[in-house]
Amino acid sequence: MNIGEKTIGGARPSGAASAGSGESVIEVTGLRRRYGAAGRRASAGKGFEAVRGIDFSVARGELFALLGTNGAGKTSTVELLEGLAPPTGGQVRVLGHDPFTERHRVRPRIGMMLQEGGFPAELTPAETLRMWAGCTSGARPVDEALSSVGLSRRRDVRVKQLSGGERRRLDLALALLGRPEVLFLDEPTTGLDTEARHETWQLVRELRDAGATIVLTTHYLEEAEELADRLAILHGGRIAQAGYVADVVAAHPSHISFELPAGFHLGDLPPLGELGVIGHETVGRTVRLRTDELQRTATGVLVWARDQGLELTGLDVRTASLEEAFLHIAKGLENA
Ligand SMILES: Nc1ncnc2c1ncn2[C@@H]1O[C@H](COP(=O)(O)OP(=O)(O)OP(=O)(O)O)[C@@H](O)[C@H]1O
Repeated sequence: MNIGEKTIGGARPSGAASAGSGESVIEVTGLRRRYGAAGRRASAGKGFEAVRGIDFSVARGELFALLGTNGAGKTSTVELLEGLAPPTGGQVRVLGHDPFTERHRVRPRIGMMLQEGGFPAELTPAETLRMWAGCTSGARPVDEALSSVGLSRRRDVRVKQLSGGERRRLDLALALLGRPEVLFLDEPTTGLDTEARHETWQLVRELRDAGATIVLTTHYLEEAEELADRLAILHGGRIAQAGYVADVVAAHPSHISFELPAGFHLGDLPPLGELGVIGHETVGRTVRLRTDELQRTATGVLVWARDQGLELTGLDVRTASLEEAFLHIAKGLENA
């Protein structure tokens, strides 16, 4: 993988550039997108630059997630990958082609699930899919597409009567209609309830297992943690951090918390630095320790408790979640 400002990982033997089969399906180099400036290579300084020179690649069969705060530039980036607009700087290659200037080569091989599908409200899901199938080469049978997203029972209801979650599933069915090699999912589970979200995750996993290359944008960090092989966190149009999910998480501190037993003070613990603690806070009697060496710190605390004959209540030992890592990165950038 090409690297944004900061990349973590490389734990896999093949390195981050070659997750999946190793063949690069998406290549993004120095990508920029400026709004409000005319022309493909608009002059710098005019308009607003939403994407500010990013690099990454996605290997065949890989699921790559783009995360970021509101306005970070996720949709602006994905639209360039989909060939919906030309970049104002840098380069995109999808399946070896420029998705904007060589759209006719790329479009039949990709599926897009946009944030707003915008279906005719009077058609049914079956009619909507049939209409799209007419302009899609090698389209799946309509009933197969409906059943793959769990919409078979709603095939003949008008779109305007579908719930928000059902419309998202119809969006997904349309994106899958042409059996795409590359699938772009822009916030695929927004508006879905928990059960429908889990069903969609299962479907996305099956698509990935069947060999599809998937680019996912999402606000749900749990979704990225569940599905992504690698991810990039965008902030202000730049990649703030990128890498394998486990490595991004592992780069952030773990936590240990417990209730300080009556009659004990923080100073009664062994020196925190010797336990590998890099930060701590106390709220009431709850002590919260941060560490990059979870096993060492946890062992130190537990040995101390045993030697003191203490039973620590409220004991909680955990590695960072992607959510904590994300908040940590966002906070760091705000303070930068
Ligand atoms: N057509 C446009 N004209 C001008 N500015 C735009 C346009 N579209 C997006 N922007 C701006 O570009 C920035 C990035 O927007 P973008 O939609 O790519 O972010 P995002 O990460 O997808 O956000 P969200 O999570 O809110 O969907 C934002 O500041 C947005 O206001």
